Amino acid sequence: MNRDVALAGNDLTLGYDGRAVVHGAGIELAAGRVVALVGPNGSGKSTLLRALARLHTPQSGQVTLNGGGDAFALRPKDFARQVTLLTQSRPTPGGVRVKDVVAYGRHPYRGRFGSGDADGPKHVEKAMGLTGVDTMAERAVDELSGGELQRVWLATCLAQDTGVVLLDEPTTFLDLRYQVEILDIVRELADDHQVAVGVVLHDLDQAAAVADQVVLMASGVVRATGSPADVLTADLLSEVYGLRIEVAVGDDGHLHTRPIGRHTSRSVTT
Ligand SMILES: Nc1ncnc2c1ncn2[C@@H]1O[C@H](COP(=O)(O)OP(=O)(O)OP(=O)(O)O)[C@@H](O)[C@H]1O
Repeated sequence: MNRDVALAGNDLTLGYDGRAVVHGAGIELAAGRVVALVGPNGSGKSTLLRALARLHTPQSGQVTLNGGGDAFALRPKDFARQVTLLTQSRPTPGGVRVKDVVAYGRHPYRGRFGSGDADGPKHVEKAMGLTGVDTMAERAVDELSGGELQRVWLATCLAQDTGVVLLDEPTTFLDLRYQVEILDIVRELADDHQVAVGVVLHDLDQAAAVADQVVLMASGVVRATGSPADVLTADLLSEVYGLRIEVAVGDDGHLHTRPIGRHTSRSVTT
């Protein structure tokens, strides 16, 4: 195994109530690299990400951390110091201030009575600044808009200061400016802090812009893994999404996708 791989899923079969929805999937997240998971609704992206975060127990296969043993064997706090996950939806606590929610990200570092985390305030402040929620530190989270709340949850994950960051659709609910800023943060985490990032994205152009590697899922299997140029091809995307999709390189040097329409025109019988 490549020793730079921070978190890996090997031959993972995952399901609900005994029914497999992900079949033999493999994925590797390495320090300083961004891996984007893309694919149609229901193709298994969130399930795979949740298994990497230990929130979903595999039917078979293994999740390994730092090229070592089974990630499920670690104590919860030890795992939480190394891996964080931004999920699609979380219950919003009532009447709790933004800064207290972000400080919750420090839970793996605290002792039994909330002690022992001298670096905590520094990490909380940094995470709030990065995500732009420092200006709303004293507000109650249940008063925030969907986009503001999304940034608070991201700040909570970043305050956790982990080497692996997993993000499930982090740009959902965000206006254009914050979509771009979140993707910038994702790149910064990898480039400046050597974080291994795994991110589920629906927007293929965003995936092309931010990712070093793209994992394309279809019907619960990894259909292709590789560079954006290798995976985000017109043929592969058209096949997987069941829609004619054109791909071109834009002025910014990144790939841009354009859906055209269905492969086949519907014939009308009388
Ligand atoms: N809690 C659950 N119980 C039963 N089936 C589930 C559950 N969560 C997801 N599934 C099923 O597992 C399959 C994969 O779902 P998953 O959410 O991983 O896909 P996804 O690619 O993330 O989809 P989306 O893009 O819509 O978020 C789907 O068929 C879905 O209906």
